[in-house]
Amino acid sequence: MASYCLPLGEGACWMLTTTRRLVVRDNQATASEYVAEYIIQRINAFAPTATRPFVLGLPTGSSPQQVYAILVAAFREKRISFKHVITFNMDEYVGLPSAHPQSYHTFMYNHLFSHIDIDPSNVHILDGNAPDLESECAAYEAAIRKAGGIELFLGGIGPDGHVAFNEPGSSLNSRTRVKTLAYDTILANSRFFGDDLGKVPRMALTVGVATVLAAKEVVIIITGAHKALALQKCIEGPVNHMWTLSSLQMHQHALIVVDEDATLELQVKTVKYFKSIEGVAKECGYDQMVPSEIARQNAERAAEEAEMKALLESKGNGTKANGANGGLMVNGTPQRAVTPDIIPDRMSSRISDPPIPEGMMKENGELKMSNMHSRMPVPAY
Ligand SMILES: N[C@@H]1[C@@H](O)[C@H](O)[C@@H](COP(=O)(O)O)O[C@@H]1O
Repeated sequence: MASYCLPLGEGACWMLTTTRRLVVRDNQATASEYVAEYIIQRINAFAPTATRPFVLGLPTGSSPQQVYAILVAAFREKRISFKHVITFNMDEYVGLPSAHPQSYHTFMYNHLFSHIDIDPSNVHILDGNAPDLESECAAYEAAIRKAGGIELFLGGIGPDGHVAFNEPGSSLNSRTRVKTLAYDTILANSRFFGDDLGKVPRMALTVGVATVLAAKEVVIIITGAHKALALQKCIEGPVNHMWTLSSLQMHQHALIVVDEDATLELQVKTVKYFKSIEGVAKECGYDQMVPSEIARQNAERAAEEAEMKALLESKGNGTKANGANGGLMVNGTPQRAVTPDIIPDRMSSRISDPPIPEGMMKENGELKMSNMHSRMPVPAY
């Protein structure tokens, strides 16, 4: 079992910077509010366009339900748009029809997608009825890569610390794959199937631990006393495949938002530590701040796009900015960013002429001996 973590008492192994945080709120409602507002702020700060969409990873389960309700309300209040947001869901049961009331397709449609302005072609959920499940998983990873990777992955956890369907023992290097569900998960999820264990699917498709960790930022919501042990193992314990969320200790931009009940198994000093750094950050004006590295990357990308837009506009050619999404159109055709032409030159043109050695002269660009005698043919012996 791998163990990479220093004990928290020796300098907070898990949160080495303020961008890896544990935020404690009173209850599920206030924890959900924090998460939803954080996501709204991240998407708005990113200012997504058709050519530069925001890629969001999403979970199902009871934990994110209130988050989705707040996102829907914020959309109605026009505080957020999902027009240029691409989503990838974490998982889906195998063999459950997508229209089944307990499928994750149905869950996402009911709780989020049917209430917001997301383009249905931007929604990605694994197909648990695909004829070839292995290819479905490979194609999902490829689609994430094609979208440019996940900017922010939102998640919840099971009481055994699993993230998505990466249950105890899952490889921390795992990618999207077919997964047989553990008895504990079947038991925990039977509440959605009328407490009938027999009705809970035995298999699922799930993103892997490494798929989650590859996101630029991971935000996890954990509420309730029944998840307190998992939170303790994931934060105070070592990185360990038996508590797969503990792998988040290795992530540079991780945020775990919990309610008071979820902290029951944590050491008092752990809770005090994170509450105190949140207090200090707030004092310094960092509250809800986008991690600086992400903010810097976004600013750089926006500057590059503005430069490219100005360059293309200055060339004329019927080029104009498409006001709707900020993308560039040339004679009605959307343009990709153009790398300026490289104008090749000869290496020699960059080197200044060497001095002409004594006794020599330059004639038609060539060096020759300067006296008549030397220009005579050299006799052969
Ligand atoms: N695959 C999902 C997970 O993604 C989710 O985090 C977990 C916890 O669900 P809940 O939030 O209902 O406790 O349930 C399922 O196993």
